[in-house]
Amino acid sequence: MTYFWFKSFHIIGMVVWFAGLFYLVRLFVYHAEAEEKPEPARSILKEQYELMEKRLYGIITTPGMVVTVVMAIALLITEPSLLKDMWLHLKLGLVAVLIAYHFYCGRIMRQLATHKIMFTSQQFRSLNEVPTVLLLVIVLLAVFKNSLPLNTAVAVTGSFILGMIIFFQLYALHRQKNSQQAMS
Ligand code: HEM
Repeated sequence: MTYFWFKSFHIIGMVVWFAGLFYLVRLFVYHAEAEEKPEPARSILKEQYELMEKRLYGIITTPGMVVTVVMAIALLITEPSLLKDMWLHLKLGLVAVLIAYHFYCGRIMRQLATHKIMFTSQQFRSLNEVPTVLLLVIVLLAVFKNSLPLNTAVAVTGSFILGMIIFFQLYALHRQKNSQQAMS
């Protein structure tokens, strides 16, 4: 029974963590776009995004990560035989990438606060797809475990990435067309 409690909070923590990561990088997109606005809008918007990012990272995203990891450790202490499973080893590798991504976002946030914008809004949009791909593969591994059909998983992930690339190209074209129409 305790195991199910840990698993439930592991999943809840992971939903909170991802909600925070997705929204944080979306705020980076708006933050970068604010740079193109005239004053005083630019300063007001940037100050507001900075505050929102700081609170989101500190109050939602990082606690979400901590709950996910602590509950995962509790699951493994309750069921240590899982540590022998191949799917878990693969999952841990991907979670390490996800944790590195989390701290990288924290670094970007601090740089934005010092008015250093290293990426365009379009690049931030693409960056936001990194956790999407990780989410897909980690959940597939957690659900299918050792019986994950590798060929299908690679095909599903590949099609997903391709679909996202096509969607973003079309969206960029659509935005470009709209801004040209607005100017004429
Ligand atoms: C510290 C890293 C993590 C470890 C050690 C870990 C470990 C585990 C373990 C031991 C289970 C229980 C498996 C079972 O009962 O059969 C589990 C379930 C699950 N984990 Fe994780 N996990 C980690 C991070 C994550 C992350 C980042 C996600 C989401 C992207 C995630 C998604 C899930 C899901 C959806 C389940 C439920 C699977 C099911 O019951 O079918 N985990 N995890």
